[in-house]
Amino acid sequence: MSAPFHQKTAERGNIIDGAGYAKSLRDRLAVHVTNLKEAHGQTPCLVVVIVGDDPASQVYVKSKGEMTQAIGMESRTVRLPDTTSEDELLKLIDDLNRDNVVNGILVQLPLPKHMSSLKVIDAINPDKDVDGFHVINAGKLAVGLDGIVPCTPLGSLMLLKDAALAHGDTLAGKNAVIVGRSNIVGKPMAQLLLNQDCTVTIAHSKTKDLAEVCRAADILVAAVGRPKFIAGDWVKDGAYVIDVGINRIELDGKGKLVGDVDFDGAKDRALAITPVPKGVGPMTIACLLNNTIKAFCLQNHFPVPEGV
Ligand SMILES: NC(=O)C1=CN([C@@H]2O[C@H](COP(=O)(O)OP(=O)(O)OC[C@H]3O[C@@H](n4cnc5c(N)ncnc54)[C@H](OP(=O)(O)O)[C@@H]3O)[C@@H](O)[C@H]2O)C=CC1
Ligand SMILES: Nc1nc(=O)c2c([nH]1)NC[C@@H]1CN(c3ccc(C(=O)N[C@@H](CCC(=O)O)C(=O)O)cc3)C=[N+]21
Repeated sequence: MSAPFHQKTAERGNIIDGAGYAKSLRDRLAVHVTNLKEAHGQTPCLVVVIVGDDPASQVYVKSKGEMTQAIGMESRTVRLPDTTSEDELLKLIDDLNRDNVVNGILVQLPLPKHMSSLKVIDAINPDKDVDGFHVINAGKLAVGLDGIVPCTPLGSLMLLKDAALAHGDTLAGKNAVIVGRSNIVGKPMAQLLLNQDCTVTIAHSKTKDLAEVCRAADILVAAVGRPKFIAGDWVKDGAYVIDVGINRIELDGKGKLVGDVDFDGAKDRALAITPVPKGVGPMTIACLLNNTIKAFCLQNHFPVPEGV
């Protein structure tokens, strides 16, 4: 990322425009897709598999499909009933692994209770694992090898780097606190920030004095899954705050999306803060497209475009 996405600091204040950054990333990716088509006559193809009919999941799947097609890539969605057996899902993944037209496979999580998500993720060919959840990709990230990086942490890092750049600042040496230690968000986020030379703390449900731990953070990443869990006065003055949480709550009889951070309490303290919605969420989808293009190039032995 050479030029900062955010140029007009004074105009935008301290609220990070994740949706705008994601749009500019998708525009860049669309150019790569066009160039790849012209050079090789092939189009990257992503398959999203969704088991069951959780309405919230259906929304993500729909917008993933639309954005994939909007940048000129192929998108397929396989919808399976929640009565599908684990063996049937494993068989489908095996077929997709063997299908040369398919470059990326995403199995929407969480899966129904009768399935082991570890086993299902393990069955995906790591080269097609555009979520970056396979143990091979997690291992590559841990030892510093080039692999596929999970979308939400990757998108969060892009926003952080851009916010730092906009302030003439760098991430190196900063105290980073990540609240949440899941394999899909918290842990890979910690690895990425460690690779940026941050001093990293991972907090979780057994952490003592969490408020004090958070108050020491120059960079605070919330990935907890509890609405407004991080109080405004847990945020250090001048901190960078990344709110990964996507929580649906009822407010005045209407459904509303809120993050894990009490945004109104935190926004006057933070140097830069992501809102929910229009913060990290759109970046997750843009990074999924990025990872699919990368997987496509690696599988076909084409050079990976710069910045992907
Ligand atoms: N924006 C996006 O694109 C995405 C957003 N999300 C959202 O991010 C959030 C986190 O997702 P995910 O990582 O999958 O969630 P998980 O439920 O897998 O992990 C939540 C983490 O939060 C920790 N935690 C729970 N309660 C507390 C507490 N009281 N104090 C401190 N830590 C606590 C848990 O600790 P312990 O390990 O000890 O149980 C766990 O490590 C959710 O809101 C999810 O919807 C997720 C993926 C993508
Ligand atoms: N295998 C797998 N990979 C995932 O990456 C994955 C998953 N399973 N399961 C569910 C979570 C959640 N997730 C989101 C992605 C984008 C938005 C997003 O774009 N949100 C919009 C709002 C969308 C709305 O209004 O509903 C926003 O924050 O602005 C949200 C959530 C990916 N996940």
